[in-house]
Amino acid sequence: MELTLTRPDDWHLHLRDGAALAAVLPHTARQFARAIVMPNLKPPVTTTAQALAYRERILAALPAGSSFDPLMVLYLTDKTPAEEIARARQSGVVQAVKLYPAGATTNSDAGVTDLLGRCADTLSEMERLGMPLLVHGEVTDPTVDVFDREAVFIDRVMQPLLQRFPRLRVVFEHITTADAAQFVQQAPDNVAATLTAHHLLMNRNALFTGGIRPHHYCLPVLKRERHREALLAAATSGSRKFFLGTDSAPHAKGAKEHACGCAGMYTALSAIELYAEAFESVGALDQLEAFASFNGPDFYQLPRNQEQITLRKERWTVPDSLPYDGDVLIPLRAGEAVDWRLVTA
Ligand SMILES: NC(=O)N[C@@H](CC(=O)O)C(=O)O
Ligand SMILES: [Zn+2]
Ligand SMILES: [Zn+2]
Repeated sequence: MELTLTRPDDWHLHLRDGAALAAVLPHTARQFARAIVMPNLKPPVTTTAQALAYRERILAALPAGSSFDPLMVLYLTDKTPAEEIARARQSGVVQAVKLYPAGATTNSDAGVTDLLGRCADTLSEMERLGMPLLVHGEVTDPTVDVFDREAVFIDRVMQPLLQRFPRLRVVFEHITTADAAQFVQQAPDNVAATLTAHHLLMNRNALFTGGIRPHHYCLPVLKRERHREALLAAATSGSRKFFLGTDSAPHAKGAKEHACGCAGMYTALSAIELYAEAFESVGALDQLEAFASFNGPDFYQLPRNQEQITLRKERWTVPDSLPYDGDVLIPLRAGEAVDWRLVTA
């Protein structure tokens, strides 16, 4: 069986920088025409000038002949001036601004401490110019259970944000709960969400199968089965509010297999194949193209891609590890089978 789709885009991706960037970029560029590239580098990409320079480093690292187009994002801080938003818009390459609540995830230390208190002028300018805000939606309050941080974020941050800026374009990134799926579904059209392949395929049992599994740890952390089912229902519902964002987040094996392991799963190697598996599991392969190739560009007001890719139902085994910046990278499903294979790229 074969499946031909308009070439997809990845609306949430971590490419890192330097040797790490060079190691992972070809995996994404083989499948996707474009990707929204996350700005959580060290130091973070907080200005348009930094975003333009990062984009040049990505283009320089591309395999010869690739036409992959990196879409850039600014990292919002308590001090991002409102004028930076107009500069970003004028650049033509910065497509969004990212909210990391300070301390919520990898490289979020420079993130926002009080969104409405510190960033109101900047958010107002984003609303005026139609610049999307991409949100890592978890509260950082240590008294909130880690499995509840996304649901609590909806009440404490998302609702007040949209009440104050009702026309702000918001992408609730990598949603992991039925609560977030329902919130996005009932919100107006300026609110959308990305879904990862791993949250569509795994529940929190995958963190503990046969022992602790550091390569299944990411943020927001995997949730219970009923949440996974709700996410898969949202992704395959035909709603235009949900689209593909892998959140592929490479960390070296040594940083994952550690007493205090980093958050992030590396899924870029086989991303579109993993999504095909998830959609097939509920008999919804006919919905994959809209989710992977149409809903994202429509939300971002960018043209849909013209080329196509073909997937074949053919089992293959994911490599045990990949070279990565002097260490190795363990891809999701390492040493295990994936049911679909990208045959023409
Ligand atoms: N998803 C993750 O677990 N990690 C991401 C950061 C993020 O997207 O929150 C990373 O940069 O490693
Ligand atoms: Zn995140
Ligand atoms: Zn991410």
